[in-house]
Amino acid sequence: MNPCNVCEQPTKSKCSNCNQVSYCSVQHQKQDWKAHKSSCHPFKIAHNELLGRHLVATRNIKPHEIILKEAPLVRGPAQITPPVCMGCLNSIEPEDHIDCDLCGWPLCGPECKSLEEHRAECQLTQQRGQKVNVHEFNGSHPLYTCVSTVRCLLIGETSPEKARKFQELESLESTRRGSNQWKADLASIGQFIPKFFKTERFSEEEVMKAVGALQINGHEVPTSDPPHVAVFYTASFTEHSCMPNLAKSFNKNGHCILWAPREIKKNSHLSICYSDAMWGTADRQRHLVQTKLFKCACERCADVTELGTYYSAIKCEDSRCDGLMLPSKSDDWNGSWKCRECQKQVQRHYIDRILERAGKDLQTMEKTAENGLKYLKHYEKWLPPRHFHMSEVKILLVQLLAKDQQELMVLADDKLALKLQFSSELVQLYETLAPCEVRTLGTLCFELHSAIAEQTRRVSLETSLSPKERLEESLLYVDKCVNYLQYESDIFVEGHILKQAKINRDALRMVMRIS
Ligand SMILES: C[S@@+](CC[C@H](N)C(=O)[O-])C[C@H]1O[C@@H](n2cnc3c(N)ncnc32)[C@H](O)[C@@H]1O
Repeated sequence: MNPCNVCEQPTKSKCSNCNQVSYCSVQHQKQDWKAHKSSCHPFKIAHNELLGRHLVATRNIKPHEIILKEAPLVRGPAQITPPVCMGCLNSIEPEDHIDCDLCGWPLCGPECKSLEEHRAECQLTQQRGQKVNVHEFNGSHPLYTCVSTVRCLLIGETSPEKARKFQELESLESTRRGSNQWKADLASIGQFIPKFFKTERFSEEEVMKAVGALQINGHEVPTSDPPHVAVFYTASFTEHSCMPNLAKSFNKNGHCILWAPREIKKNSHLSICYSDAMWGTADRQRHLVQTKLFKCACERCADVTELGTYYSAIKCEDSRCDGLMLPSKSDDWNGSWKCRECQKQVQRHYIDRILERAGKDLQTMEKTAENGLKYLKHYEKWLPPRHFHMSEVKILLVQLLAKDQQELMVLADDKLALKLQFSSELVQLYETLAPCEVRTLGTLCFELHSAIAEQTRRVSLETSLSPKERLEESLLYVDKCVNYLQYESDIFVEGHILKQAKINRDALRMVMRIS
């Protein structure tokens, strides 16, 4: 028995959404809803030595359930960015923008000037006594490096509550202090702010703590072009996993949506991926150590085979052996590698040479279907079929082999078969390895559904047999597509795919009812 949140009478009943707060009656629950609403989530914030604060599910979470929708605490331009509008954070054209009449920072129009978010740097620049003058529009602009930090430092000017929340966030300042990144940030932000804005208002420690908090908790938000950075208070407590159980989407206002693609059991830790789940383990781990200052020990990182997919493996150096090479010591991706079949060992620079070449060739390749197929043929000597570079090329190919319905209808039979084979392989691969990469999975499911539907149409043209099973499969993948992309806004390509997928799904359901 716990005390009712309103009258303190002992009761067994709890709010069924969060399972955290007790109420003796529906009336008292209703009475308290206004106060309780903002903290009513199906999780609680827990703490342990390894992770610090983290989120734990307080009840079973159903597939597709949104567990958190949150507005940013603070947002601003990325640290490295070309000039953007200080209101909406979209890129600006040299000939098509205005300068704020108070501070000189570029804006795309008067409506962006009145946005509250611009106030911080606007005020600080006015106090400086000299407007800024941005006239270089090509490439990253050094003046923008400090803007998001300035917004964090002045967050209390618009909301003391937001300032209190920002102060609570982890900055890892003492761990970061002295590192190369810290030294670079000290020069470009910590020492730059007092000098440029002619102010002694902020101590070096205060500025560097804000820089750290932004780095540790910041999310890249793709709702502007280029993407901007934002910090979301509650979402900040979500721990990292390379195989997370939550997907992250953004609505058109840049609010963050965390949701569960699959069921999550009560008492499970809730996680998102801080890195790129489509990268191989060595790259993800390097990125996490550099940016978030910890070594990941998740299920995927602990298994060099990456759940049997051999996503980062290289074919054995000995062409007579058909084994695969992986790090000799499972937790050391920088040491020697060994064939799991013949035990032959190679030094790390042999692996680096192959990966560097394969990566560079992929980066510089003109993205055509023909080049993609050539790439696969060439690198099959070194890379197994599900290697991350091969998979990236297959993703490209799935999209390049018929970019729309018209092209799909005239695609040669052998190319259609390839599109179907690659999309099917990739859906299987990423459902194992990265089930919360919903944008990639949703897009692949759409392509697979269309390829199956097209193949069914061709077979039925030739044989006029009823292709019920193929239609069922096509429906299965278009249903999956809708599920994966259900929270994607129509400002993104994936939002448009979602719209088309819903139309196709309804049409397929209709056809199947008739046949
Ligand atoms: C965005 S914060 C998460 C909240 C943080 N634990 C706190 O107490 O405020 C990110 C930091 O949490 C820690 N962290 C998150 N996930 C982790 C994981 N899987 N393993 C180890 N540390 C992790 C790391 O220190 C990381 O830099």
